[in-house]
Amino acid sequence: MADSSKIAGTIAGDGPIWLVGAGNMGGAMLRGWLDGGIDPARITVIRPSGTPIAGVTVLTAPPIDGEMPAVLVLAMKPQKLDEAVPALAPLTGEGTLIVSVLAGVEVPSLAKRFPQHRAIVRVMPNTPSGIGQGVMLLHAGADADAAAKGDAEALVAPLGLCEWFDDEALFGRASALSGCGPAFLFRFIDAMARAGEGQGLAPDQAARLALATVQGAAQLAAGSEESPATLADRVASPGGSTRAGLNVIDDGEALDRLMADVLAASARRNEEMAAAAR
Ligand SMILES: NC(=O)C1=CN([C@@H]2O[C@H](COP(=O)(O)OP(=O)(O)OC[C@H]3O[C@@H](n4cnc5c(N)ncnc54)[C@H](O)[C@@H]3O)[C@@H](O)[C@H]2O)C=CC1
Ligand SMILES: O=C(O)[C@@H]1CCC=N1
Repeated sequence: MADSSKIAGTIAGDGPIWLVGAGNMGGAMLRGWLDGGIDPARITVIRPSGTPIAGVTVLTAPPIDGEMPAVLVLAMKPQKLDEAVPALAPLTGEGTLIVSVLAGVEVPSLAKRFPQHRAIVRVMPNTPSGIGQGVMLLHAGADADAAAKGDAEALVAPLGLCEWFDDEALFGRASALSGCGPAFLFRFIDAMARAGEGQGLAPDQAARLALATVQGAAQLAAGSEESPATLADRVASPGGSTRAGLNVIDDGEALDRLMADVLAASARRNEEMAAAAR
């Protein structure tokens, strides 16, 4: 999925790209960018630990005497935003595209903290961004023009599927699906493996079978013109063993109800974080 042609050229000119925070998510995005062919000389990672990352400049604090960032990517925890703002905000300007991956922190909350900006674009990535197979939700502030939105999309397109949202509230709710989603699927893989163990499989074998089955099924669905429901029916021979298992999943729409509760809980927490940042 990573397409180096999209990223090797200019994004927001050719000025510095600062990545603030390179933990689970920022680190995955950085890996995706480097694999996607971004010019590493453009990237400065700002992280309190200063732990080096091969190929890019790493600083413990923003450079106060350097060139203004063309892109400022915020990737610390939302709760750390206010700690980071005093050092960052004075260094942004009319030429700085602010890209925030912070869950819940809305554009007006960011604009209040970063009054000098070219545009503010929220991105909700997910961790498969690190292998170029992420999902990138995008939402831009009202003052973002088409060129700024194009630059934001060019930056994240090599990391995965891009989907724009005009409605910021819907963007927040969608993040429960794709931003949090990998965690739910990892739990599902583990649950399948444990169920396999319950049928007598060795733990390592059950884990291998569960992971390969999920990977194969996802790739089959991604490459198929048929819906997942039809693909499920193709596994379930009438009167066979799959149908017996599907009957358990379908009874009382058990899985649908579980996933509805899961996404609702995540979306609620997202809304709480939005309120805290306002
Ligand atoms: N983990 C995920 O799957 C996703 C995370 N996000 C968002 O990404 C952001 C980061 O989350 P994670 O990477 O999971 O957290 P994390 O805790 O793994 O990484 C955050 C990093 O920011 C650093 N940091 C803390 N204060 C800082 C400061 N003042 N300046 C620079 N760096 C600072 C920390 O040292 C840490 O390495 C959050 O805002 C979260 O909402 C969004 C989508 C998915
Ligand atoms: O858990 C979180 O708040 C972030 C947002 C989406 C995934 N991780």
